[in-house]
Amino acid sequence: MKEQEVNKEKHENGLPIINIEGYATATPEKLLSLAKEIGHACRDKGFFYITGHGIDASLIKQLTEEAKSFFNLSDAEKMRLDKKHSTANRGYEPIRNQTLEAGAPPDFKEGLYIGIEHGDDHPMVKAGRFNYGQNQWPKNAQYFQKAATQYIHEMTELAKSLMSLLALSLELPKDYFSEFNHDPTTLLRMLHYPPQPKNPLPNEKGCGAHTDFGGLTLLLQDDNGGLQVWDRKNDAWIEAQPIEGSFIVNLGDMISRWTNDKYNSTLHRVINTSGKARYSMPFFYSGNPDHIVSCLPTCLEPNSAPKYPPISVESHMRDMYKKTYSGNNNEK
Ligand SMILES: O=C(O)CCC(=O)C(=O)O
Ligand SMILES: [Fe+2]
Repeated sequence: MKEQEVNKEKHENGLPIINIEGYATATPEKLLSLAKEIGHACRDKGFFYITGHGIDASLIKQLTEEAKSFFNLSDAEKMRLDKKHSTANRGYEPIRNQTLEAGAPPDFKEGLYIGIEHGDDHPMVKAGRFNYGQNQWPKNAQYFQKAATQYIHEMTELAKSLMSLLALSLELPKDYFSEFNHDPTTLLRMLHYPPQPKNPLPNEKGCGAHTDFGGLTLLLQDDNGGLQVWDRKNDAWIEAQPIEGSFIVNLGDMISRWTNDKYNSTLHRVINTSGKARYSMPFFYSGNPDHIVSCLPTCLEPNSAPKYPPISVESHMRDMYKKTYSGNNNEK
């Protein structure tokens, strides 16, 4: 695909803004043109905005309000839902629990992890598989639970569509990732970043510099800013300012493995200098736990070897969680 054919709209920070409106019913030509834009963004910064995604604004608003109410609960109530009680990586994560940047102080953020609800009798729960289990909800959470479930469902469908566009961008059939998309591992993470402390520890941040672990991340952020994306061409951090009604999409490490680094998972971090509470909601789409991620046929140059050995989604995700929690989690 020729770079000059791509019709690029960009934010002033240089990140592309891709309007995917009508993608669900788009013609093959329209899909190819969207795929070109996405492919260009993936080879460049690995981060882009999407608009026209079709996720209901009132659902987003409701969930945002639920997140704020949740983080306003007492520490005792939040700690009742401590993620340590879960073997499925669900529940509350207190401030300074995760260290996303090796060598930096733990992240100055708290979170609530929510996934698809699986009962104790589900065979994957019985088998102790990664991320399979029940959520931990605060009291009287029926509306919250309903909204989160609906959001996870809609975001999963959106992520599947983006995987089709990614496949097309890599000159693969549209349904190339259908096995990966089957029964996927997903995680909705609600995050609250208090204002950056007045006297932070050296190198302390809301979220240390890291790449995401899985397939795609679709991030909803409030209007306070603070997310920074590493621009490897210019050796500089770019401020990924919020754009109302958009999601930021970025690629996780599994996509680097698939594409032999043709597409990169990009370093990013959060420093909340707004002086206000910042809320964000990354949705992580990591695919079927049994899927084996190995170098794609269209990404291996002649006479070269894959840089990464094949690995299952589940093994890769477990490895990454172990690295960033160093004993602070009870993930099986
Ligand atoms: O809060 C954000 O804007 C980013 C969060 C993030 O990068 C993550 O949770 O992996
Ligand atoms: Fe991230």
